[in-house]
Amino acid sequence: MTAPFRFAPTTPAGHAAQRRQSQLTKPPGSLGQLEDLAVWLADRLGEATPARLVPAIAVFAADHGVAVEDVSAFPMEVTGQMVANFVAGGAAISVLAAEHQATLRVIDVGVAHPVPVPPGAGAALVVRPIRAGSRNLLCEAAMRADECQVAWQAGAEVARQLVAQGHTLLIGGEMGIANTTAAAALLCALGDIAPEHAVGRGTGIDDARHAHKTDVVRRALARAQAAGTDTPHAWLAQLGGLEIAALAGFYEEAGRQRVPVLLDGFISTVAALVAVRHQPATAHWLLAAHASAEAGHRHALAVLGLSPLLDLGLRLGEASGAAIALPLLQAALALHRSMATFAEAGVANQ
Ligand SMILES: Cc1cc2ncn([C@H]3O[C@H](COP(=O)(O)O)[C@@H](O)[C@H]3O)c2cc1C
Ligand SMILES: O=C(O)c1cccnc1
Repeated sequence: MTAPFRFAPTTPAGHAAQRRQSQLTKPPGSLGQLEDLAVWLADRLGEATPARLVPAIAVFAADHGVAVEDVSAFPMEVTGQMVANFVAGGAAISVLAAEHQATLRVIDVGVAHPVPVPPGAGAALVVRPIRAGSRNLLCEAAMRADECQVAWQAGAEVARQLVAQGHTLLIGGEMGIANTTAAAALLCALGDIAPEHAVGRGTGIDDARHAHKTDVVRRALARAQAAGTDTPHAWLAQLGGLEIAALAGFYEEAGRQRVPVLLDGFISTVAALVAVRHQPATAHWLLAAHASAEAGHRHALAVLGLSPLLDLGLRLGEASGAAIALPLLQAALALHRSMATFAEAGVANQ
């Protein structure tokens, strides 16, 4: 069980939103967490009655050298194949973005086996600091500091562009076979979580492979520790991946631009943890869409002090869980904006 999402306002806009909630034609508190959600959005957007959100989804894709350790149920080739599927409109996130009228950007930050995109389809933006994806984090640093930095900056640049285009809510997503291994290792390092709590089933591995994956994470942590790893960026370079670095840069920049972020699942939340460890002010802008079925996600949310809105047993990634929660945010704001007050409707207030 996770705690319900509750929020006490911190700004004049948030306080005004909370006063408005108490005047709308409903028993106080009867819209539950949707009331907290409207007040949180008003608080963060700096407006007592915010307009409908203009959401954008950026999905970052990259491959992971640690995939050779047999830690995923799927082969590395799937990453590039799914990027083509995102762009062609056939993936879960493509369907959800279209359904909820959200801008979708796909960014290849290190796909090892890219698949040509059919003519006429929207192209995926390509920025590849390492053309074959990150290195095997069990044996060596996943990225050099400069490679990690290029990916981080690519993510930050995407956030800047989306905000400049008028988007008022940013959602990050990822695609990268074996990235639950990298994310678990990072969660252990930055959140002080034991590997047996951080490592999950990812794409659906069996008990034997799960035990092996946990061992891979344990050994990778020991290797990175022995290398004297200290800062969040250094841990990210040791144990992360290019799409995780890009996501962390994306979240940090969203906060710097003062735009709220709706987090997706395990990998996205661990990337947000990296951003928060690097720049603590980022935490102020984060909202958790859902609790993934991936074992480590609840721990990652707890480390960040976040309460997820939904718990649907999702374990897909791609930003899909955040996209599924998006209509809840729009509903909370529509009610907040457009319901009548007791005075307007002539309804007796107690
Ligand atoms: C067809 C397919 C579509 C996906 N979309 C997201 N993921 C998810 O699964 C991967 C992580 O799990 P692991 O660490 O076990 O490889 C990531 O790419 C993630 O986004 C997918 C995985 C597959 C196979
Ligand atoms: O929670 C997630 O984001 C997740 C879980 C399993 C596989 N891929 C992603």
